[in-house]
Amino acid sequence: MPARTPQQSHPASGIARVAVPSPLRRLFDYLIPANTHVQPGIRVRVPFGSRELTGIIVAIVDQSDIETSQLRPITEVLDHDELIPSHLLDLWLWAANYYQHPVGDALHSLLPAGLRKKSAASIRSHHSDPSQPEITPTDTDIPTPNSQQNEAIRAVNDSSGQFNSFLLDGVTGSGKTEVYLQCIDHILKQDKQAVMLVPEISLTPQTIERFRQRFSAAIAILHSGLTPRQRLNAWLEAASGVARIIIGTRSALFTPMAQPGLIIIDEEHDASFKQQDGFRYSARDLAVLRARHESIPVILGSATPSLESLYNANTGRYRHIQLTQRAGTASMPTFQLVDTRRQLSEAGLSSDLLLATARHLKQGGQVLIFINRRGFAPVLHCEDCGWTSECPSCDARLTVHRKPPHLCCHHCETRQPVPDHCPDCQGKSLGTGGTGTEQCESALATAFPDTPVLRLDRDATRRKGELERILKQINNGEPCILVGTQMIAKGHHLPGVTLVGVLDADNGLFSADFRGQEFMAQMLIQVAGRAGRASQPGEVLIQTSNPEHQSLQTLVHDGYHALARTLLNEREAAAMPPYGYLVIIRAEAVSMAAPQRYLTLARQVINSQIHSQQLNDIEVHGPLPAPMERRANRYRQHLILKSSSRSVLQSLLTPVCQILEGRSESRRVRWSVDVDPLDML
Ligand SMILES: Nc1ncnc2c1ncn2[C@@H]1O[C@H](COP(=O)(O)OP(=O)(O)OP(=O)(O)O)[C@@H](O)[C@H]1O
Ligand SMILES: [Zn+2]
Repeated sequence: MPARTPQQSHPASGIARVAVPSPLRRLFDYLIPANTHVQPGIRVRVPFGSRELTGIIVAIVDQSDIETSQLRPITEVLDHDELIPSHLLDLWLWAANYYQHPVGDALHSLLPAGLRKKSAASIRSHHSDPSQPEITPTDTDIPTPNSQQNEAIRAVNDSSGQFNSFLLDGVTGSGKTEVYLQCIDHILKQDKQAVMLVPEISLTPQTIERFRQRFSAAIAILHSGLTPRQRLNAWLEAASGVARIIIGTRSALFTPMAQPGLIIIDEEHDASFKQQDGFRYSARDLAVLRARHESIPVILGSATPSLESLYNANTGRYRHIQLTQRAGTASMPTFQLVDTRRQLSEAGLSSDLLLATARHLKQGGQVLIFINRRGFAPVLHCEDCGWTSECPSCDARLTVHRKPPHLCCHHCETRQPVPDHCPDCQGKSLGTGGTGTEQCESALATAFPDTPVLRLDRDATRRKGELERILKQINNGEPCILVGTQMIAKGHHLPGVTLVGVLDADNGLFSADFRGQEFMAQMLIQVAGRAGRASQPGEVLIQTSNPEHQSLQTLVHDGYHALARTLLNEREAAAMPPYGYLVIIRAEAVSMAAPQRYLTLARQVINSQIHSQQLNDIEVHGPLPAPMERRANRYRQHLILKSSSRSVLQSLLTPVCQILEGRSESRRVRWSVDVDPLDML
C-alpha cells in the first residue's frame, strides 16, 4: 500500500515527505521529478496504491527509510507558491501528533474542500471579489471605554508583535466585545490581520453586523453553512491578506494569515471549540500555541472562564484581566432560588415564576425562560402498566413532540408516530413525564394570552433565517416571552430582557461527569447574564428541588469565581484536569462483546509499553461501558488513561496507536483516541 512500486526511470532531485489523506499515522515519501520546484506547504498529486491522491508536502529530505529505487515520483505539482505557511504547517503537524490523529487526515480535514481536489489555487493572485461593494462603516456612537476596558485594551495593544496570552475575564455585559473591537482596530492600523473564533451558535448576522458597522476593512466569515466555493474564497482572502478580519467557528483557527496580528477566542469556555469526532482538537488550546508560533497576542474572553484557563491565569501562564462591572449604566442581576418541592407547578412553571413573569411583562419587560429540553416532554408512559417510550436503537427514551406529533430519539434521530394506546398492555392511559420547550411554550401562551411567546430551540430554528427572525422580533423591544434551550444562553445581547427564569437547575448538579458542575455553573451564569443588560435591572429565578445544594448556594451567593475555586480544589484533590491529564480510548461496534474485547487488547498493549518504557505515573481504568452504552445500535466502551504528565501520556500513546493501527482487530471496531476529552460520556 505505501509508496513501493517497481523502479521508475525518472531522474530525481530529492525526496518529498508528503501528508496523504489516509487513516495511517505516518507520512509517505515520494521522489521529486527533475527540474521540478517544490517546497513544504504546497499540494501535490501522488500515486497511492492504485489511486492518485492530493497530498501536502511537509518536508524535503535527502534520505528515506525506503530504498530510493522503491519510491514513486510525484505526478503533479498543484501549487507554485506556498499555500500553507510554515508556522501553520508546524502547528498542524504538532496537533496531529498531540491528538494522536492520522496526520494526512488531520491536514485534509482542515483544508477547505475546494483545495482537497485537483483544482489549482493561488494565494498570490487572489484578489477581493469585485462584486462586493466597498463598505463604509456606519457605527457613529462608539462608546468611550471605561477604565477597566481601557486597561485591558492597553495591555493587549502594548504586546502587539509579541506573544502573550490574556484571559479577559469579564462579567456578562461588561463590554468584552468592545475590547475586542478596539484591539482589532489597533491591529488594523498596523496593517495586520485579526482572527476571532466564536461558538457555533453565536455566528449570527447580528455579530457580523456589529463588525461590519465598525470597520471598513474586508471581513472573511468562515462557518459550516458556507458552500465549498464561498469557503475557499474566504480562506484565500485571509491567506492573501485581502481580508483583514477573519471571524469563524472552530476550524477557522487554521486559516492562514498573510500578516497575522491578533487571535481572539470569544466565550473561550464553550464546548464547541473542542471537536468531538474525527480530529479531536481543541481550537482554544491550539490558539495559544499558534499565537506563540507567530509571536502575536491571543485573547481568551469569557464571563465564565473554563477551570483550565482560570488555572493558567492563577499560575501566571495567562495574564488575567478582569472586567468586574457591566458597561454603561447596566447593573448585575439579582438571583433567587425557587424550591420546586414546595410549589405546585404547571408545565414545570412554579407560581413564583409565573407571578414574576406577569410583573415584568406589566412593567414592559421581556421574559426569558430557559429549559434545556426540546420537544413537548422527555418521555411517554403508560399509567396502567408502566411502559415507557424507549428508543429501539439506544439506551435512551423517545421524546414526545407535538409540533408535528411524533416520538423522536435525540441521540439517533429515530422517529415514530405517537401511539394512541400502550403497545404492551393495550391500555388507553398514556401520559407524558417532565417538561420540554414545546409544553412550556403552550402553557405560557395559555397563561399570557395577550403576549407573544417565542420558542428558540433546534426544532424552531431548523429553517434558515428563523433564528435571525426571532432575534429581530425580540430586539424590537416589545414585551414578549422567549422560551429556549442553551441556544439563548450564548452571547446574545437582548437589552429588553429583565427577567430570566431557569426551569430546572438540577440536571447539572448531579451529573456523572467530572465537568458537570462546571458546565452547569457556566450555563446558569450565561443565561442569567441575558437579564438587565440595559437600563432596567434584571432578576433571575432559578427553580430547583435542591435549593440547599452547596454548589448552587455558592454560585448564587458568592458568584462563579467562588464556585470555580471550590471546584478547582476538588479537581486538585482528585488529580483531575487541569491538575492531571486524561485520555479516553473509545471503541464501538454492533456486537456487544467486540468493543470490550478490543479494549482489553488495547489495555494489554498499554501495559506492555508501560513496562518496556518503564513509565510510571499512569493510571489505566477500564474497559468500561460508556454511560450510554448502546447508541444508534452500536455498543460503546472506553478505556481511561490518567497521568500528571502530558509528556508521559504522549510517550505511551504514540507507540500504542502505531501498534493498534497495525492490528487486524482494529478493523473490526470503530476506535478513537480523545486527548484532553471534554467529558467522559
Ligand atoms: N464603555 C462603554 N460604555 C457604554 N456602553 C458600553 C461600553 N462598552 C460596551 N458597551 C455596550 O454594552 C453592551 C454590552 O457589551 P458587550 O456585548 O460588548 O458585552 P460582553 O461582555 O461581550 O457581553 P457577554 O459576556 O454577555 O457576551 C453593548 O451594547 C455595548 O455597546
Ligand atoms: Zn436512539
